[in-house]
Amino acid sequence: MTKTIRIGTRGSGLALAQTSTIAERIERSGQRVEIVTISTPGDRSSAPITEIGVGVFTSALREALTSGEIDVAVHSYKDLPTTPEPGLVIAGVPEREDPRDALIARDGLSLGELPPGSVIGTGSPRRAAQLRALGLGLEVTGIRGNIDTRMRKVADGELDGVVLARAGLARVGRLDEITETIDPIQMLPAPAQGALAVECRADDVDVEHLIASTVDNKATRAAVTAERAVLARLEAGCSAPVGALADVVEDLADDGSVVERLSLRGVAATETESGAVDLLRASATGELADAESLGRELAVELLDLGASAPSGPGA
Ligand SMILES: NCc1[nH]cc(CCC(=O)O)c1CC(=O)O
Repeated sequence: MTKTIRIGTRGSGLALAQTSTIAERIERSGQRVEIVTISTPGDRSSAPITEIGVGVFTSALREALTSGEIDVAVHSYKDLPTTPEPGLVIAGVPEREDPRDALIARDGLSLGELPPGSVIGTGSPRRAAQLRALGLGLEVTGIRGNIDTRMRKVADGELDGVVLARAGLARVGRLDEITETIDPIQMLPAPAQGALAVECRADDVDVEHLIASTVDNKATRAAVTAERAVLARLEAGCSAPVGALADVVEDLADDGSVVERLSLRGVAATETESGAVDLLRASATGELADAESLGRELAVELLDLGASAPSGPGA
């Protein structure tokens, strides 16, 4: 393509870091690109994410894409609402970073080493429910702000620890401050955590092909599709207490050849009659090509176990 492709991004350090990796990959194909920073209401508000709602970070980018101000938008996949956006297509899902959550605690402490009563900051109902369910007597308090702001609260002694996505810390070069990478058995990440969605206009076929050929990863796309199908079927928003993780595992086919399969786990938090939080869990395996139905079936299993379908953000 002779025209320069404009790639839109949010202005946070995290967003700029992840967009520049995508821009570099597209440039390596010989295509000229330009990075355009778009300010979003999610960046300007300090209200809890559970109040300002799903899509705060992504809708301004999508508007810029639809209006033609930019040609490509790079999103953190887990921040995208589960409903598809008319006229837009996710043309590329690059290989995902480590999807796990990570603890950054004072004095290098791990979860098991934090004394009961320690205060952990997170704005995520999913992380809060799973932290409480560990039975370690940890207190959970809501926080917001970018990665730097959250981590400073630990350095300043305001909190004993915070939980963040390991992928975000990798992208801003702060992996060395993690005091424990949390095993998914203890905390399942948000659906699509650690993955990016590279979006363009559905009628912009040349750009769609360019992105598909430069950044798309089939295994990541299948994994993320299964995880997001769990969320969509539970009709939950990005701040709902739902975790899902699909690992791509190797299996032996009947003829002895090695095939890749998805191993999907899901968790949903529910409130018991006494007001305590209960975690419901389900797991399933299936073929990459059946990612969507695998996710939906797992969600149905969670619903059968008693997961409610939350009606809005923060439920
Ligand atoms: N909701 C905020 C958000 N959206 C994307 C990331 C970075 C990790 C990722 O891309 O999944 C984060 C920060 C976090 O959860 O710690």
